[in-house]
Amino acid sequence: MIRGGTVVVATKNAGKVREFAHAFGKLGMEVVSMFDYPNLPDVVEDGVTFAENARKKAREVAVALNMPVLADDSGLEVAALGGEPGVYSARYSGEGATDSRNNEKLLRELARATNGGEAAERLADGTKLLGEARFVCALALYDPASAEFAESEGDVPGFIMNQPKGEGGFGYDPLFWVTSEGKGMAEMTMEEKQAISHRGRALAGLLGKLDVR
Ligand SMILES: O=c1nc[nH]c2c1ncn2[C@H]1C[C@H](O)[C@@H](COP(=O)(O)OP(=O)(O)OP(=O)(O)O)O1
Ligand SMILES: [Mg+2]
Repeated sequence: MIRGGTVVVATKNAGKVREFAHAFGKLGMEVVSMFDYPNLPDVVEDGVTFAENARKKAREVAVALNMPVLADDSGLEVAALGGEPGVYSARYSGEGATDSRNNEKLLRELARATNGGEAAERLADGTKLLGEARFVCALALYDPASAEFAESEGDVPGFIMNQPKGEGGFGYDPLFWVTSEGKGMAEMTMEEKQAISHRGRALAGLLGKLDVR
């Protein structure tokens, strides 16, 4: 993974790039992403699990670049939706999906599944906690020289709120309440998020396996 202090991350998600840049920056490493390699073909994310997709993204890009590459496949699992959107989190709202359309669909589906949240618990400010959820992150690092993977997974439990809170983060963060912190995910600083998030936990696990400190 460490080549001249640079980590290649096979992602086109700017939010992930910011978080990895922050985490690896603390270790004195720089991050480059698929924004720096715009001509590489897209990887088709047709795996059934986060881990499968992470391995696919890492291996295809690593083989194309002939160097070690890290990939992240992540998403949101909502209990009342039978674990959806899961591996479909990025494309939940279909063709041309965006974070805001995905969040709108999530609220629509969860309102339907919970009868408008009629039995929902409320936070002090009246925000409804519509249902239990968790974020999951699978990380895979592939080294084409050895043809070996290093992998790690992390998750964080919480609840989906009926209205957004906070300006930070990306993706589904504005709707995700982290009970253990008493805060919305988008209300946290990057440092706070990294300490408790699915991605932070997965990365700590991976660095532990690789003995990077
Ligand atoms: O910390 C997070 N906070 C909020 N939302 C998050 C987070 N982590 C993943 N998510 C959501 C965003 C996207 O809807 C899906 C990831 O999908 P996923 O395919 O792994 O990433 P992506 O397509 O955005 O970029 P790429 O595949 O190039 O890495 O889960
Ligand atoms: Mg993706």
